[in-house]
Amino acid sequence: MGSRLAIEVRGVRIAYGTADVLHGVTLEVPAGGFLAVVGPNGSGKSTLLRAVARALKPRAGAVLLDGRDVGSWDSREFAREVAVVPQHGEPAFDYTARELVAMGRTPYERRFTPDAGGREAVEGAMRRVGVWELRDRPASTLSGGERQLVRLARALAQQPEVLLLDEPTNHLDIRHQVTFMEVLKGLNRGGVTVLMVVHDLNLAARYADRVIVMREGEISAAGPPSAALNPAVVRAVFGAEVEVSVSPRTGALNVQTVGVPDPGAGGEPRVHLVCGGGSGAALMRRLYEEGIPFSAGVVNAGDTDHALARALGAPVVEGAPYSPVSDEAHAANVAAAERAELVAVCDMPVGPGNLRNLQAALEALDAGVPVVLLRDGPHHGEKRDYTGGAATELARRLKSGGARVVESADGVVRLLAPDRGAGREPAARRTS
Ligand SMILES: Nc1ncnc2c1ncn2[C@@H]1O[C@H](COP(=O)(O)OP(=O)(O)OP(=O)(O)O)[C@@H](O)[C@H]1O
Repeated sequence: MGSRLAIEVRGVRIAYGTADVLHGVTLEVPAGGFLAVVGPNGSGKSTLLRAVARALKPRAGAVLLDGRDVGSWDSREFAREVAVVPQHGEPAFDYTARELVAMGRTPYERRFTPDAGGREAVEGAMRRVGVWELRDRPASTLSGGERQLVRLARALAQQPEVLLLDEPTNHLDIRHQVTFMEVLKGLNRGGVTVLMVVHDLNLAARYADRVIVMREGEISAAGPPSAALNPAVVRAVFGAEVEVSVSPRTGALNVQTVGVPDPGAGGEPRVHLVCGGGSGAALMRRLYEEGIPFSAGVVNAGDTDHALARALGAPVVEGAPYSPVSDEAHAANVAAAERAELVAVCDMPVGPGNLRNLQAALEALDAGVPVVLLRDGPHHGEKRDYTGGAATELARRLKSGGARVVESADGVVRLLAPDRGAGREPAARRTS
């Protein structure tokens, strides 16, 4: 096999008619990486895979393989590097299993030069997947699972550097699922880059090194399985309650469904978070766990707090990436803050771009909404003023106007639901 290849998806938008199905998706699978794509039905997983396989052309953005736009690859060259294992779809004629696998050699065939390694590659691939015994069977007589294994063998015969798979284990019983995934993992260990769409969260957690969770054509969460498949994300994206544990035997994550969420959990936001740069994450998770609805703003698109709030289904007053808060966003932020029962200013770095968010909290305080200042970051609220003193001055005005300092997310929960945050933190203290 040749050099290892990375996949980059940059701001890809895809529409089937006029409406976008993918709204600017960005991700990377490093050379030799294994990325699993999960998400509810219709969230755009297959569409993403088709874009990478260059079966669909993005309306905007680009897909790069080894740093080159996939559209600019020669198709034979592309087919030698990238194999696709589709969910279904077979040629209309009734080929034998071996003939189907041999189709994986097409990119290597030349009109006057026989494909030298072809026969061995086909036999090797069929043996590796365990379908050599089926070689002379017409494909129409194979079970759904056997056919799926034959599709994997065809992809292997292609000797690709990149494998794209769409729900490959759908038809497989548990033993064949394991065989399939172990063959795939073995190829991945040998350097093959894998991008796999899969519904089974446990397979994603066990075999992939990174997982992305899609929702309505966007990426809701991304990271190693333990981060991307946490219960809050699964609840927000799939509407299912899960428990996540670690298998004592394999060390892999085990994602177990335990029901559907309490329908009373949504509703009008009670807390408005002024946050950014991850400073709101701990509080958002606690509020979410407690079923206390919240909003956040102004948070720029692309910020981790923006992604988490959206993943948890919270309304967000959105700002443009890397831009100061606009008049319009500021007004919306003040309105959201004034509708809440409480405004929580998270322990965030304040620069000239987001100084207005502190002003919004001050306006809410003036309008009679209680404000708390969270001091749960590594610097406990200190050394986070990048405005030359303006942020410190606003914080001073907030405190002198009655804002309380709270040491943790639990302290905020306790203010809103005294029976629930109890015992976790000393009472919020009022400061001068
Ligand atoms: N050929 C098409 N023409 C029009 N709309 C399409 C087409 N293919 C997919 N869609 C729509 O695009 C959206 C995303 O579909 P896609 O197949 O990518 O989702 P998915 O996440 O793979 O879903 P599933 O888990 O059900 O396979 C859906 O709303 C779907 O109805």
